[in-house]
Amino acid sequence: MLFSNCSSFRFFCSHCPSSMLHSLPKHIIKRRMLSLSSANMEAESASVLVLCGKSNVENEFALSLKSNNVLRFLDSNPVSICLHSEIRNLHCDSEGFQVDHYMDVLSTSQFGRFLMYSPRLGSTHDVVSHNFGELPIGAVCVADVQTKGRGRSKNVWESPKGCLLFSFTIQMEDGRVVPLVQYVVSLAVTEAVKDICQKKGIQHLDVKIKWPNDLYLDGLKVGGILCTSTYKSNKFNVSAGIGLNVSNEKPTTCLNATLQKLTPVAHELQREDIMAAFFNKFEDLYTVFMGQGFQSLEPLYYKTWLHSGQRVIVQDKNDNQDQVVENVVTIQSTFLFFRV
Ligand SMILES: O=C(O)CCCC[C@@H]1SC[C@@H]2NC(=O)N[C@@H]21
Repeated sequence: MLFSNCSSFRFFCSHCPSSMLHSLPKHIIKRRMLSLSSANMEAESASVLVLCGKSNVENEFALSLKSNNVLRFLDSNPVSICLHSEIRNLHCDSEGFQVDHYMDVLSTSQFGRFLMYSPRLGSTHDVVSHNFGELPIGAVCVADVQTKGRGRSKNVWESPKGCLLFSFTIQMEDGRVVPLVQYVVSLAVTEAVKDICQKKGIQHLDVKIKWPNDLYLDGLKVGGILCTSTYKSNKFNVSAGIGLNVSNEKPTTCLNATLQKLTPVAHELQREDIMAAFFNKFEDLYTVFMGQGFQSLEPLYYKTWLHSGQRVIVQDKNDNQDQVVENVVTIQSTFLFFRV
Protein backbone atom coordinates (compact mmCIF):
# COMPACT_ATOMS: atom_id res chain seq x y z
CA MET A 1 0.00 0.00 0.00
CA LEU A 2 1.14 3.46 -0.71
CA PHE A 3 0.58 6.45 1.46
CA SER A 4 2.17 9.50 0.07
CA ASN A 5 2.28 13.20 -0.24
CA CYS A 6 4.34 13.19 -3.33
CA SER A 7 5.16 16.82 -3.83
CA SER A 8 7.11 16.34 -0.62
CA PHE A 9 6.56 12.78 0.17
CA ARG A 10 5.89 10.49 2.99
CA PHE A 11 5.36 6.74 2.69
CA PHE A 12 3.95 3.99 4.73
CA CYS A 13 3.82 0.43 3.52
CA SER A 14 1.36 -1.85 5.27
CA HIS A 15 3.43 -4.90 4.34
CA CYS A 16 6.59 -3.41 5.75
CA PRO A 17 7.48 -2.41 9.30
CA SER A 18 6.29 1.03 10.32
CA SER A 19 9.93 2.00 10.82
CA MET A 20 9.89 2.31 7.03
CA LEU A 21 8.87 5.88 7.59
CA HIS A 22 12.01 6.58 9.53
CA SER A 23 14.23 4.84 7.06
CA LEU A 24 13.49 7.44 4.41
CA PRO A 25 15.89 10.35 4.10
CA LYS A 26 14.78 13.40 6.15
CA HIS A 27 14.31 15.59 3.10
CA ILE A 28 11.62 13.32 1.72
CA ILE A 29 9.71 12.79 4.95
CA LYS A 30 7.35 15.66 5.52
CA ARG A 31 4.41 16.41 7.70
CA ARG A 32 1.26 15.74 5.81
CA MET A 33 -0.04 12.47 4.58
CA LEU A 34 -2.05 13.37 1.53
CA SER A 35 -2.87 10.20 -0.22
CA LEU A 36 -3.63 6.57 0.30
CA SER A 37 -4.05 3.29 -1.47
CA SER A 38 -7.49 2.72 -2.95
CA ALA A 39 -8.46 0.54 0.02
CA ASN A 40 -7.83 3.34 2.47
CA MET A 41 -8.96 6.27 0.44
CA GLU A 42 -12.48 6.59 1.76
CA ALA A 43 -11.37 8.11 5.03
CA GLU A 44 -8.90 10.52 3.54
CA SER A 45 -9.25 13.50 1.34
CA ALA A 46 -6.41 13.76 -1.17
CA SER A 47 -5.38 11.79 -4.24
CA VAL A 48 -2.05 11.14 -5.80
CA LEU A 49 -1.16 11.09 -9.48
CA VAL A 50 1.95 9.10 -10.36
CA LEU A 51 3.77 10.08 -13.57
CA CYS A 52 5.76 7.53 -15.52
CA GLY A 53 7.26 7.04 -18.97
CA LYS A 54 8.25 4.08 -21.09
CA SER A 55 11.64 5.60 -21.85
CA ASN A 56 13.89 8.45 -20.72
CA VAL A 57 12.19 10.84 -23.11
CA GLU A 58 8.81 10.45 -21.42
CA ASN A 59 10.38 10.30 -17.96
CA GLU A 60 12.11 13.61 -18.55
CA PHE A 61 8.79 15.03 -19.67
CA ALA A 62 7.21 13.67 -16.45
CA LEU A 63 9.86 15.46 -14.41
CA SER A 64 9.24 18.78 -16.17
CA LEU A 65 5.47 18.40 -15.81
CA LYS A 66 5.86 17.83 -12.10
CA SER A 67 8.32 20.71 -11.67
CA ASN A 68 6.17 23.16 -13.64
CA ASN A 69 3.08 22.15 -11.69
CA VAL A 70 0.77 22.96 -14.58
CA LEU A 71 -1.76 20.13 -14.34
CA ARG A 72 -5.26 21.19 -13.33
CA PHE A 73 -7.89 18.98 -11.72
CA LEU A 74 -11.64 19.24 -11.33
CA ASP A 75 -11.46 17.02 -8.23
CA SER A 76 -12.73 18.75 -5.13
CA ASN A 77 -9.89 17.17 -3.16
CA PRO A 78 -6.25 18.08 -3.77
CA VAL A 79 -4.26 15.90 -6.17
CA SER A 80 -0.55 15.68 -5.53
CA ILE A 81 1.91 14.68 -8.24
CA CYS A 82 4.88 12.36 -7.94
CA LEU A 83 7.17 10.43 -10.26
CA HIS A 84 7.03 6.67 -10.43
CA SER A 85 10.81 6.56 -10.02
CA GLU A 86 10.42 8.24 -6.63
CA ILE A 87 8.09 5.59 -5.27
CA ARG A 88 8.99 2.47 -7.27
CA ASN A 89 10.58 0.60 -4.37
CA LEU A 90 7.99 1.69 -1.85
CA HIS A 91 4.85 1.08 -3.79
CA CYS A 92 3.72 -2.42 -2.92
CA ASP A 93 -0.04 -2.30 -3.29
CA SER A 94 -0.58 -5.55 -5.16
CA GLU A 95 -4.13 -4.50 -6.03
CA GLY A 96 -3.15 -1.16 -7.54
CA PHE A 97 -2.29 -0.75 -11.21
CA GLN A 98 1.11 -2.33 -11.83
CA VAL A 99 2.88 0.39 -13.79
CA ASP A 100 6.12 -1.55 -14.39
CA HIS A 101 4.29 -4.57 -15.73
CA TYR A 102 2.23 -2.40 -18.07
CA MET A 103 5.35 -0.67 -19.40
CA ASP A 104 7.05 -4.04 -19.99
CA VAL A 105 4.20 -5.28 -22.18
CA LEU A 106 3.72 -2.01 -24.06
CA SER A 107 5.47 -1.96 -27.46
CA THR A 108 4.17 1.22 -29.12
CA SER A 109 6.12 4.16 -30.43
CA GLN A 110 3.63 6.86 -29.39
CA PHE A 111 0.41 5.79 -27.67
CA GLY A 112 0.36 4.92 -23.98
CA ARG A 113 4.02 5.74 -23.38
CA PHE A 114 3.46 8.63 -21.03
CA LEU A 115 1.30 7.43 -18.15
CA MET A 116 -0.49 9.10 -15.26
CA TYR A 117 -1.78 6.69 -12.64
CA SER A 118 -3.95 7.31 -9.63
CA PRO A 119 -5.43 4.84 -7.11
CA ARG A 120 -8.45 7.10 -6.94
CA LEU A 121 -9.58 10.05 -9.05
CA GLY A 122 -12.74 11.90 -10.00
CA SER A 123 -12.50 10.99 -13.68
CA THR A 124 -9.54 10.06 -15.90
CA HIS A 125 -11.46 11.73 -18.72
CA ASP A 126 -11.45 15.05 -16.91
CA VAL A 127 -7.70 14.82 -16.28
CA VAL A 128 -6.95 14.22 -19.94
CA SER A 129 -9.46 16.61 -21.49
CA HIS A 130 -8.72 19.51 -19.11
CA ASN A 131 -4.96 19.20 -19.51
CA PHE A 132 -4.86 18.30 -23.21
CA GLY A 133 -2.49 21.13 -24.15
CA GLU A 134 0.02 20.15 -21.48
CA LEU A 135 0.21 16.49 -22.48
CA PRO A 136 1.97 14.67 -25.30
CA ILE A 137 -0.24 12.94 -27.90
CA GLY A 138 -0.93 9.40 -26.74
CA ALA A 139 -0.66 10.31 -23.03
CA VAL A 140 -2.84 8.07 -20.85
CA CYS A 141 -4.43 8.50 -17.45
CA VAL A 142 -5.50 5.32 -15.60
CA ALA A 143 -7.21 4.97 -12.22
CA ASP A 144 -8.10 2.04 -9.96
CA VAL A 145 -11.32 3.74 -8.90
CA GLN A 146 -13.19 6.83 -10.15
CA THR A 147 -15.53 8.85 -7.98
CA LYS A 148 -17.08 10.80 -10.87
CA GLY A 149 -16.83 8.41 -13.79
CA ARG A 150 -18.45 9.88 -16.88
CA GLY A 151 -20.47 8.00 -19.44
CA ARG A 152 -21.98 9.18 -22.68
CA SER A 153 -25.00 11.51 -22.64
CA LYS A 154 -24.11 12.77 -19.17
CA ASN A 155 -24.58 9.28 -17.70
CA VAL A 156 -22.57 8.19 -14.69
CA TRP A 157 -20.03 5.43 -15.28
CA GLU A 158 -19.79 3.20 -12.23
CA SER A 159 -16.10 2.76 -11.61
CA PRO A 160 -15.41 0.19 -8.89
CA LYS A 161 -12.19 -1.70 -8.22
CA GLY A 162 -11.46 -4.29 -10.89
CA CYS A 163 -12.75 -2.11 -13.74
CA LEU A 164 -10.14 -0.92 -16.24
CA LEU A 165 -10.60 2.85 -16.38
CA PHE A 166 -8.46 4.94 -18.66
CA SER A 167 -8.46 7.93 -21.02
CA PHE A 168 -5.89 9.03 -23.57
CA THR A 169 -5.18 11.80 -26.07
CA ILE A 170 -5.40 11.72 -29.87
CA GLN A 171 -4.95 14.69 -32.23
CA MET A 172 -6.56 14.81 -35.66
CA GLU A 173 -6.62 17.31 -38.51
CA ASP A 174 -9.45 16.09 -40.70
CA GLY A 175 -12.75 16.79 -38.94
CA ARG A 176 -14.62 14.47 -41.30
CA VAL A 177 -13.02 11.37 -39.79
CA VAL A 178 -13.10 12.45 -36.13
CA PRO A 179 -16.50 10.75 -35.51
CA LEU A 180 -15.06 7.45 -36.77
CA VAL A 181 -12.14 7.25 -34.35
CA GLN A 182 -14.42 5.90 -31.61
CA TYR A 183 -14.96 2.80 -33.77
CA VAL A 184 -11.21 2.31 -34.05
CA VAL A 185 -10.96 2.57 -30.25
CA SER A 186 -13.76 -0.01 -29.80
CA LEU A 187 -12.09 -2.35 -32.24
CA ALA A 188 -8.73 -2.02 -30.49
CA VAL A 189 -10.37 -3.12 -27.22
CA THR A 190 -11.98 -6.23 -28.72
CA GLU A 191 -8.78 -7.10 -30.63
CA ALA A 192 -6.68 -6.63 -27.48
CA VAL A 193 -8.84 -9.07 -25.51
CA LYS A 194 -8.68 -11.59 -28.38
CA ASP A 195 -4.92 -11.22 -28.56
CA ILE A 196 -4.39 -11.86 -24.85
CA CYS A 197 -6.61 -14.96 -24.90
CA GLN A 198 -4.72 -16.24 -27.92
CA LYS A 199 -1.35 -15.67 -26.25
CA LYS A 200 -2.55 -17.46 -23.11
CA GLY A 201 -3.82 -20.30 -25.29
CA ILE A 202 -7.34 -20.03 -23.87
CA GLN A 203 -10.75 -19.87 -25.50
CA HIS A 204 -11.28 -16.35 -26.73
CA LEU A 205 -13.81 -14.07 -25.10
CA ASP A 206 -16.25 -12.97 -27.74
CA VAL A 207 -16.54 -9.28 -26.82
CA LYS A 208 -18.80 -7.58 -29.37
CA ILE A 209 -19.29 -3.95 -30.35
CA LYS A 210 -22.82 -2.67 -29.91
CA TRP A 211 -23.13 0.41 -32.08
CA PRO A 212 -22.09 3.08 -31.56
CA ASN A 213 -19.58 2.24 -28.85
CA ASP A 214 -20.73 -0.19 -26.19
CA LEU A 215 -18.93 -3.44 -25.56
CA TYR A 216 -21.03 -6.54 -24.91
CA LEU A 217 -20.25 -10.02 -23.65
CA ASP A 218 -22.86 -12.77 -23.25
CA GLY A 219 -25.63 -10.27 -23.96
CA LEU A 220 -24.56 -7.87 -21.21
CA LYS A 221 -22.67 -4.60 -21.33
CA VAL A 222 -19.07 -5.06 -20.15
CA GLY A 223 -17.59 -1.81 -21.35
CA GLY A 224 -18.09 1.53 -22.98
CA ILE A 225 -16.15 4.11 -24.95
CA LEU A 226 -16.45 7.85 -24.53
CA CYS A 227 -14.84 10.13 -27.11
CA THR A 228 -15.01 13.90 -26.78
CA SER A 229 -13.24 16.54 -28.82
CA THR A 230 -12.41 20.22 -28.89
CA TYR A 231 -11.08 22.28 -31.79
CA LYS A 232 -8.02 24.47 -31.37
CA SER A 233 -5.37 25.86 -33.75
CA ASN A 234 -6.74 23.88 -36.72
CA LYS A 235 -6.58 20.61 -34.80
CA PHE A 236 -9.16 18.35 -33.20
CA ASN A 237 -8.07 17.36 -29.71
CA VAL A 238 -9.79 14.06 -28.99
CA SER A 239 -9.98 12.52 -25.52
CA ALA A 240 -10.86 8.84 -25.66
CA GLY A 241 -12.04 7.11 -22.48
CA ILE A 242 -12.48 3.39 -21.98
CA GLY A 243 -14.25 1.61 -19.14
CA LEU A 244 -14.02 -2.19 -19.19
CA ASN A 245 -15.26 -4.56 -16.48
CA VAL A 246 -12.29 -6.88 -16.06
CA SER A 247 -12.88 -8.40 -12.64
CA ASN A 248 -15.80 -6.45 -11.21
CA GLU A 249 -19.00 -8.45 -11.61
CA LYS A 250 -21.14 -5.47 -10.66
CA PRO A 251 -23.00 -3.62 -12.10
CA THR A 252 -23.30 -6.10 -15.03
CA THR A 253 -20.73 -8.79 -15.69
CA CYS A 254 -17.00 -8.90 -16.30
CA LEU A 255 -14.44 -10.61 -18.51
CA ASN A 256 -13.02 -12.78 -15.74
CA ALA A 257 -16.43 -14.09 -14.64
CA THR A 258 -17.09 -15.35 -18.18
CA LEU A 259 -13.57 -16.72 -18.44
CA GLN A 260 -14.08 -18.70 -15.27
CA LYS A 261 -17.13 -20.37 -16.81
CA LEU A 262 -15.30 -21.10 -20.08
CA THR A 263 -11.97 -22.48 -18.93
CA PRO A 264 -11.41 -25.47 -16.65
CA VAL A 265 -8.18 -24.03 -15.26
CA ALA A 266 -8.35 -20.66 -13.51
CA HIS A 267 -7.23 -17.85 -15.79
CA GLU A 268 -7.52 -14.18 -15.01
CA LEU A 269 -6.98 -11.29 -17.35
CA GLN A 270 -5.06 -8.39 -15.82
CA ARG A 271 -5.89 -4.74 -16.43
CA GLU A 272 -2.24 -3.94 -17.19
CA ASP A 273 -2.05 -6.60 -19.94
CA ILE A 274 -5.30 -5.41 -21.48
CA MET A 275 -4.32 -1.74 -21.49
CA ALA A 276 -0.88 -2.46 -22.99
CA ALA A 277 -2.41 -4.82 -25.60
CA PHE A 278 -5.01 -2.13 -26.33
CA PHE A 279 -2.36 0.46 -27.19
CA ASN A 280 -0.32 -2.08 -29.17
CA LYS A 281 -3.42 -2.80 -31.27
CA PHE A 282 -4.71 0.77 -31.37
CA GLU A 283 -1.48 2.15 -32.77
CA ASP A 284 -1.59 -0.32 -35.68
CA LEU A 285 -5.30 0.14 -36.37
CA TYR A 286 -5.00 3.93 -36.13
CA THR A 287 -2.14 3.91 -38.68
CA VAL A 288 -4.33 1.95 -41.10
CA PHE A 289 -7.30 4.23 -40.38
CA MET A 290 -5.32 7.43 -41.03
CA GLY A 291 -3.51 6.02 -44.08
CA GLN A 292 -6.25 4.09 -45.83
CA GLY A 293 -9.51 5.22 -44.27
CA PHE A 294 -12.04 3.34 -42.16
CA GLN A 295 -13.06 1.18 -45.16
CA SER A 296 -9.92 -0.91 -44.63
CA LEU A 297 -11.08 -1.73 -41.11
CA GLU A 298 -14.72 -2.36 -42.02
CA PRO A 299 -14.47 -6.13 -42.57
CA LEU A 300 -12.97 -6.56 -39.08
CA TYR A 301 -15.40 -4.04 -37.58
CA TYR A 302 -18.48 -5.78 -38.95
CA LYS A 303 -17.15 -9.18 -37.86
CA THR A 304 -17.00 -7.77 -34.33
CA TRP A 305 -20.32 -6.00 -34.60
CA LEU A 306 -23.20 -7.27 -32.50
CA HIS A 307 -25.69 -6.26 -35.16
CA SER A 308 -24.42 -8.15 -38.21
CA GLY A 309 -27.16 -10.50 -39.35
CA GLN A 310 -29.70 -9.03 -36.90
CA ARG A 311 -33.20 -8.66 -38.34
CA VAL A 312 -34.99 -5.42 -37.61
CA ILE A 313 -38.10 -3.63 -38.81
CA VAL A 314 -37.54 -0.38 -40.69
CA GLN A 315 -40.49 1.98 -40.95
CA ASP A 316 -40.72 4.01 -44.18
CA LYS A 317 -43.17 6.74 -44.99
CA ASN A 318 -44.57 6.72 -48.52
CA ASP A 319 -44.20 9.76 -50.82
CA ASN A 320 -47.35 11.45 -49.48
CA GLN A 321 -46.11 10.91 -45.90
CA ASP A 322 -49.53 9.56 -44.93
CA GLN A 323 -48.78 5.85 -44.88
CA VAL A 324 -46.10 4.00 -42.97
CA VAL A 325 -44.63 0.95 -44.68
CA GLU A 326 -42.80 -1.59 -42.54
CA ASN A 327 -39.96 -3.69 -43.95
CA VAL A 328 -38.07 -6.49 -42.24
CA VAL A 329 -34.39 -6.04 -43.04
CA THR A 330 -31.17 -7.83 -42.15
CA ILE A 331 -28.39 -5.56 -40.95
CA GLN A 332 -25.15 -5.90 -42.90
CA SER A 333 -23.45 -2.68 -41.87
CA THR A 334 -24.31 0.86 -40.81
CA PHE A 335 -25.03 1.82 -44.38
CA LEU A 336 -26.30 -1.35 -45.99
CA PHE A 337 -29.63 -3.03 -45.38
CA PHE A 338 -30.85 -5.97 -47.40
CA ARG A 339 -34.58 -6.43 -47.67
CA VAL A 340 -35.68 -10.03 -47.03
O1 LIG B 1 -20.74 3.65 -22.06
C1 LIG B 1 -20.48 4.83 -21.85
O2 LIG B 1 -21.35 5.66 -21.58
C2 LIG B 1 -19.04 5.28 -21.92
C3 LIG B 1 -18.34 5.03 -20.62
C4 LIG B 1 -16.91 5.49 -20.59
C5 LIG B 1 -16.31 5.36 -19.21
C6 LIG B 1 -14.85 5.65 -19.17
S1 LIG B 1 -14.10 5.05 -17.70
C7 LIG B 1 -12.63 5.88 -18.07
C8 LIG B 1 -13.03 7.23 -18.62
N1 LIG B 1 -13.24 8.15 -17.55
C9 LIG B 1 -14.50 8.53 -17.44
O3 LIG B 1 -14.93 9.32 -16.58
N2 LIG B 1 -15.23 7.95 -18.39
C10 LIG B 1 -14.44 7.12 -19.24
